[in-house]
Amino acid sequence: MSSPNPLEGDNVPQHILALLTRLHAESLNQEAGIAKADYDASVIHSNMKDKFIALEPDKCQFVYQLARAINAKYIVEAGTSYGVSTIYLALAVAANCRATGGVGKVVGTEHEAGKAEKARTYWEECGSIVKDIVELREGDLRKTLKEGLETVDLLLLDIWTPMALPTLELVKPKLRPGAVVIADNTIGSAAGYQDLLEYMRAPGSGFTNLTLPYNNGLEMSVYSPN
Ligand SMILES: C[S@@+](CC[C@H](N)C(=O)[O-])C[C@H]1O[C@@H](n2cnc3c(N)ncnc32)[C@H](O)[C@@H]1O
Repeated sequence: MSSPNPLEGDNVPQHILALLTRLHAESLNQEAGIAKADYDASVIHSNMKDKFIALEPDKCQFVYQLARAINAKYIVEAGTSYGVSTIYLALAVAANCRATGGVGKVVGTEHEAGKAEKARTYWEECGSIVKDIVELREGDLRKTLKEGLETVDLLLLDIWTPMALPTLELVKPKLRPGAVVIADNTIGSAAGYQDLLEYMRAPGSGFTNLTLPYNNGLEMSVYSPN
């Protein structure tokens, strides 16, 4: 029996589920044509200018379910691309606000203007349940995340690995106790993540860490400062 989809359990509208299915298919289709060398740090920016590289559906559903479990209402996403994972995050925030009140936000980040523009059209297609929740910060996240963040419940690191630790350092002062940090591909890209993983796993870092057995590894860290 296949795993149930938590979005269906939360009655996410059919047109959004259909859009997600289409976008994931496009992303996986593109990725099938990308060689390992194309992800090299020296060429990744130019090679991935027009590539989704969306978080896989099972990971997106996990992050959705996690965001629901911790009642996340303020989420930062490092690496938005065409906004696929952002849709899941926004839907989770919207569901949390419906369930327990208040307002919420997903802060997305993307430095490719073309991707940002297209992402906005997908969120528009989803409707207000998504587009009203997302604030997209365009440009280099090392600048755009420097100011104006509220208390963060969840940080998704789905970004080129050299950006991961600088992002965490920027966002960490805003993490609430119990906030969750998710980093993608921490087994597959372990070498690139070395600085991040050493930082988070160091004694006294304030994080407890667990590598989840998704494809290429998905690190789940909980901020538990003393
Ligand atoms: C793996 S993709 C994100 C995929 C997205 N989370 C999804 O699931 O649909 C990483 C994105 O980060 C963007 N990026 C890389 N470095 C960046 C930076 N310094 N500031 C903002 N965006 C950046 C890339 O352009 C790319 O689109």
